[in-house]
Amino acid sequence: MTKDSIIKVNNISFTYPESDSPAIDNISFEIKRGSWTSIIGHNGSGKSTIIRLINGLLVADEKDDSYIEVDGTKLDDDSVWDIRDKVGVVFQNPDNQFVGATVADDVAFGLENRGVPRTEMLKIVPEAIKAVDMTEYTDTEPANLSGGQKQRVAIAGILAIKPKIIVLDEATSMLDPEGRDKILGIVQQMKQEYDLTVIAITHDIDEANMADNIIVMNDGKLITQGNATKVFSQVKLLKEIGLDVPFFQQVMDDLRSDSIAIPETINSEEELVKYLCQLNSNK
Ligand SMILES: Nc1ncnc2c1ncn2[C@@H]1O[C@H](COP(=O)(O)OP(=O)(O)OP(=O)(O)O)[C@@H](O)[C@H]1O
Repeated sequence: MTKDSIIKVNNISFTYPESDSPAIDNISFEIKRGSWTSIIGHNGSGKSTIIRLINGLLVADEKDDSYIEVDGTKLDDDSVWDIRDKVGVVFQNPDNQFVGATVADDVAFGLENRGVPRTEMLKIVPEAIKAVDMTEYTDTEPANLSGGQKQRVAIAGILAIKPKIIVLDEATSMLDPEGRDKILGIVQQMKQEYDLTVIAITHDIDEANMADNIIVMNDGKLITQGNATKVFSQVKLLKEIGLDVPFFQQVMDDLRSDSIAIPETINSEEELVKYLCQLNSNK
């Protein structure tokens, strides 16, 4: 594992007991400490399964060279609970994630389970609630919150445990655009403040575009990875496996197919428009 990696997945495969084919098929990748990684792929491509393997909810098929390392520790029976504390997962459906009668109770739940002293809890809980901008709802019953607010409380509950890595497993997919942007903004801010590593499973191309690194999965295999420019410029490959690309990447691909040379360095819709305007004015 290189020094700045926080996760290393080495040659991991996994087959569900009731299935004939592997859900994860010989996957290897590293995730850099403090980075934002998006995992994209169509339904059933193995995105959630790889997360369940990383936090030890599932155990990978046994192979000589296969291992998962999180924050310098190899995942095994002895380390699984420590690793679960380091990897906090926010799931898709906010309604399935609540246990407390109030927001504060809910955020305190994970700390209580870990036997954190009450005096310490009284400090950590309000801080975590404040970080997700929910202080005014501290005594509200979670059932009375909007979907976006519920996800913010779920994030606060995870933040309270002080994880090193936060995973959003399609955590914004049930929210309206405003709720989604709010969550992504909060996570972006927390990433800086708490030096968190973020892994976001998403179907949303704009969200994936925000990431430092994108991992593309298909049928349990890692198809390609890299920054947004590298991944989304592979328009044909992504289309083949049924994934969308940002609109400007599609336009650039169409123009290149028409033998119009578009520089590889163009990285956004604005840059493309500027380049095409220049091209037109030079005619
Ligand atoms: N509990 C399970 N038992 C058996 N097979 C499963 C189970 N969970 C997932 N699978 C299968 O494993 C494969 C990968 O599923 P996984 O949920 O990891 O995909 P995904 O990319 O996260 O999909 P989605 O975007 O729909 O959440 C699929 O073929 C799926 O049907």
